[in-house]
Amino acid sequence: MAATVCTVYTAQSLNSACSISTPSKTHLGFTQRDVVLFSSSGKKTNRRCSKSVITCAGETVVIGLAADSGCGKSTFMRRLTSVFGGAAEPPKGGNPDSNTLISDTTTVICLDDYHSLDRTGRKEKGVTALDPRANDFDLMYEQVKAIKDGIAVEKPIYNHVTGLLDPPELIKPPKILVIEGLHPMFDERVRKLLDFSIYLDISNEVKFAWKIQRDMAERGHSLESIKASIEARKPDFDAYIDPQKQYADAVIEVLPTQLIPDDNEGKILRVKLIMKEGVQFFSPVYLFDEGSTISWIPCGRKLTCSYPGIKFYYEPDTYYGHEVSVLEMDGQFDRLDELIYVESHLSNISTKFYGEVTQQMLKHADFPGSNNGTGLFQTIVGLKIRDLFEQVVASKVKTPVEATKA
Ligand SMILES: Nc1ncnc2c1ncn2[C@@H]1O[C@H](COP(=O)(O)OP(=O)(O)OP(=O)(O)O)[C@@H](O)[C@H]1O
Ligand SMILES: O=C(CO)[C@H](O)[C@H](O)COP(=O)(O)O
Repeated sequence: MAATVCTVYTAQSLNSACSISTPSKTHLGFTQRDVVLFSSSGKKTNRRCSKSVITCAGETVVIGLAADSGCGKSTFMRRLTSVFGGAAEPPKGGNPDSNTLISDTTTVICLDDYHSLDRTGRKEKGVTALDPRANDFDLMYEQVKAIKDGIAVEKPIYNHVTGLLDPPELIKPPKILVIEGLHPMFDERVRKLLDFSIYLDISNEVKFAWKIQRDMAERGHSLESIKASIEARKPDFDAYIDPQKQYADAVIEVLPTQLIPDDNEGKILRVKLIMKEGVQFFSPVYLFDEGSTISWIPCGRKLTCSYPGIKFYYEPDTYYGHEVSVLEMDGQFDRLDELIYVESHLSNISTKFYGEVTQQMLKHADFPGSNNGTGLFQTIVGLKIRDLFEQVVASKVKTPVEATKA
């Protein structure tokens, strides 16, 4: 990426504000509370409201991933980071309960780290973690903006083991920053920093089935406590989390199957990939013919399907007043190696070689959702994000002078 000259203003004490006196490509003009800013070289600025000019590494591409707890964000992140190669790991030598995952290209931060109230604080005030009053959106905005501008920050850590706010950790600007959690698109200022946004929309029935599977089987919770926790969160989920999907560039919607009448097992899923038209550096995936309405049952000689089979559907539509393309898959694969047959009928999937989607799916066959549309669409969105990132980089390389001048 082209180097960018940044003018950085920092304030050291609570309530002291730094103002911007000269126009600059990137700047920080906020009241600093417990945030400490570092230049890209890692050097700490220690004068009160000092002005320094540094050379930043360049702009970080910022991706937002929103979903309720237990809706597959971690699984999606593992698929996404795998597309870029290299393993994603917590910061070396840091807090063992850190929620951050770092790989060569990507840094994934969890927005739970911006909870302003710890577990006891929320209990005392009678608010859930989904309530905006339990989260510090000013700090979230300031820090995501700083990272996007190429400046490292000291980000707080919310410790899910103790329920407390731990001392902060240093986050250096990566090539791609993913902010995942409950509220990446809630605050307009943060939303505007996103180069691409995704919402995982898991229907109540499916969410319940996944929660039971994880919290009952793996964490020993009772059925009653799981039901109670879902019910307790629902009003705030409806008020603060769900409305974010209207802002997402891509929504992965997970619903019960329509292939089995009155199915109540919740094992076979109907998954929709809703892709906004007109998003810069993002061209929606299509099946056979762009803009047509197509229903496709691929089962037969080239794809083995057991009951109830597989059905794809593709159509242009509108979603919260936006033009979208919708690709839907109902059912599940029997043999993942045969996915290549489906892949070869999809266009705009941003693969680098024939069969890359199938290869990725086979590589992570043990991840939840690998035999259905959740895994398939998460993999495709991962490839689209890689493509978007490469286009952003290419657009900056074309105009290095403009990038430093602005
Ligand atoms: N595509 C899927 N198909 C089936 N089950 C799934 C799928 N994705 C997630 N799950 C189930 O949901 C559980 C939670 O998934 P995951 O840890 O990825 O979600 P999360 O949103 O990161 O959760 P949290 O925010 O609570 O950490 C998994 O253990 C699994 O049981
Ligand atoms: O909705 C959540 C996002 O993951 C958590 O419930 C929230 O972060 C609070 O965490 P904990 O339950 O560990 O106190």
